[in-house]
Amino acid sequence: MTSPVLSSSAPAQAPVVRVEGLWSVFGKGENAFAVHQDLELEVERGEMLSIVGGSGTGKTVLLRQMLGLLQPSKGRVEVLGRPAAEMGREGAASRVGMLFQHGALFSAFNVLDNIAFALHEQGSLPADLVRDAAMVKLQMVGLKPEHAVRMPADLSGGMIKRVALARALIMDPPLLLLDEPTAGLDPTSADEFCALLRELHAALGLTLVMVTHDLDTLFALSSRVAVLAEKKVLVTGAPREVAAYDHPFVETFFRGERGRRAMAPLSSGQAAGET
Ligand SMILES: Nc1ncnc2c1ncn2[C@@H]1O[C@H](COP(=O)(O)OP(=O)(O)OP(=O)(O)O)[C@@H](O)[C@H]1O
Repeated sequence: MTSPVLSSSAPAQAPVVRVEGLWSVFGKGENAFAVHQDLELEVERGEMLSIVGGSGTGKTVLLRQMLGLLQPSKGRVEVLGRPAAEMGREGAASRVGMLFQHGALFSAFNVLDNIAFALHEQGSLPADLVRDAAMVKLQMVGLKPEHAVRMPADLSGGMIKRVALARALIMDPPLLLLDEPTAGLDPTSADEFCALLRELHAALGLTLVMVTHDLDTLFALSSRVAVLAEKKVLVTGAPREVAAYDHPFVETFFRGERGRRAMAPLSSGQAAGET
């Protein structure tokens, strides 16, 4: 059964992500439990989609399905027209970039080597070209050439996120997945990081799919929101439409005090995609 769609426009091209009838089941026999049951979701090219839902509703599992790190127990997860689970490691980096919640940098590598990692592993370019490509990405995320030789332990939280973002984009993937992109950042750094993501989204024509609990990030970055509840995508739509949907999770998440505060700027039309 498909979830209610509160707003839609005719897709110009095939979806970047197509999830059809997805079941994600863990455990065996009597201990088996389904996290997703018949979950449906499509993400169109250029969208900025936020996935929200209560704790344990399977948001991270869904990102892992899109990355091809998990196999559907039933159903299909396609990324750019191919089953996500069939992407090889190298293919994955050029198709899907992933920004992990805490950056997940290699602590023994400097900034430049972290950024260059996937390109270096691929082994198709000489070392100086890999270095040049990594320097381009370093500057694209607002870091300076002198940051290239710093070690992760010497970086601020905002800089770690930027390095992780540059690393996710090293192979120019059209799709970027983000797990709690602003977690652990102070409000100013979080706003700056959202602004950077919006710039890169526009400049590179990226499709963004993110999981976030942070309402400021959600309203700054989402053209559409998908709510995960009851093992499926309960509803999708523009942020303010979803915020008005009648469901206990939506009520608490969007219409509690935090939600009302984050939505205040919306009355003056400042949501992502509303200029
Ligand atoms: N590899 C695994 N093996 C067994 N169970 C798993 C595995 N990965 C996830 N789960 C279970 O799947 C459920 C959903 O987990 P998931 O991490 O996707 O939740 P979430 O929506 O991201 O939650 P949160 O907002 O708390 O991070 C949880 O019950 C979790 O314990």
